[in-house]
Amino acid sequence: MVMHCCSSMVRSPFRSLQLFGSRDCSSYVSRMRYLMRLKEDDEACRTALQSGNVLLYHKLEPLLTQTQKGMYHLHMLQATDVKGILGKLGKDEQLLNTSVLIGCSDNDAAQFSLDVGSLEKAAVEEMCGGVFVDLRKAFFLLKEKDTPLVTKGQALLRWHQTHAYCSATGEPTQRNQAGSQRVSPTNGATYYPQMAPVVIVLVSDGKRCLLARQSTFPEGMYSALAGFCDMGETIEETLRREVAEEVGLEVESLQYSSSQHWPFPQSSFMVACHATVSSDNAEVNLNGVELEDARWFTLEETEDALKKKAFPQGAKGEPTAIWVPPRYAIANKLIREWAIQQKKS
Ligand SMILES: NC(=O)C1=CN([C@@H]2O[C@H](COP(=O)(O)OP(=O)(O)OC[C@H]3O[C@@H](n4cnc5c(N)ncnc54)[C@H](O)[C@@H]3O)[C@@H](O)[C@H]2O)C=CC1
Ligand SMILES: [Mg+2]
Repeated sequence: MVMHCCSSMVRSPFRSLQLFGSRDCSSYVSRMRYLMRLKEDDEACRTALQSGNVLLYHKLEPLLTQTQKGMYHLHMLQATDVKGILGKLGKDEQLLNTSVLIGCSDNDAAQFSLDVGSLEKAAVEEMCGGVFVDLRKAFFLLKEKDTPLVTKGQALLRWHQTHAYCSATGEPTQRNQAGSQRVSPTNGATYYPQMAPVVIVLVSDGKRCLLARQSTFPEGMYSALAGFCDMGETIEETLRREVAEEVGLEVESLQYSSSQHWPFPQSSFMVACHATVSSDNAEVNLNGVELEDARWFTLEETEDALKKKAFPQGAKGEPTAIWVPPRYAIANKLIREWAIQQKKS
């Protein structure tokens, strides 16, 4: 979609997206319908849990295992194995029922995540032959295809851990078996897992792209501009406001790229876009409260930054090389897309 910010003019309203390759549609539909039923039917969900796969977390760190080739992958356990571990460590099997539903495997097994933070970490690791890893670190170790599930598992567990009470009455809320909602017992208020919508935008003046850094970023890392949507805003309005606020530029047009669930620091729903500003009005006027720096990068400089590994180690006394977020971050995708587009034009 290409949209003009100042009007409702839409140049290309239908952009076809190749969504999921050549997946077997009917089995996809049946899996989605199955998950839907498990969210609505506590009894069916409890039954599915007994024969399901469980991804363990310890204080929100996922359990990974290392293969002989040094690769890491998610360590999915059978629910029966989890019960065995709980029993051996003197924990009530009922802890398994605090699992939350996160998906359905290609073999039609329901998938759950469970936080065993009340157990001794090292003991669980030893019994499972795995290791609990901080999620940011896990992103560097896992294959890209595994990251959405591990992120979802953590995000849902965290939501339950931090939303145990009704915000109107202060009473404890009760979750359904799938963990897809919590209900306040007296006033019936229903709470659903929340994500904060965020727009992330790579601004271009036609020849260069704009990358910025916050003082909290790792040294040398520059990224696309990002900002939370204010209540009542459209994506287009947020994008236009954030670019104006952060770098003092007026966006002329924007194009949707893709989206991503981002777990840090809380769940955000990242909507990634490209935007253009006029090359005649491209002077950056930095908002120093939010950003430490923002600069225009040529194609060559951008490609150099894309080639750098995360956290590059420069020679002593040399300034750290400029690098961009790693591939699992949607900022990286936007920057790669821009570079490809720029080479074509
Ligand atoms: N996946 C990716 O490639 C990238 C993800 N991000 C994520 O985008 C998010 C937003 O980027 P920022 O530049 O920090 O946003 P921002 O430019 O909106 O500034 C953050 C400030 O917005 C306010 N705010 C308003 N609504 C908020 C909410 N729901 N949650 C937290 N703060 C809120 C707070 O005062 C906060 O300090 C961050 O969480 C960051 O982790 C940022 C860049 C790359
Ligand atoms: Mg920002």
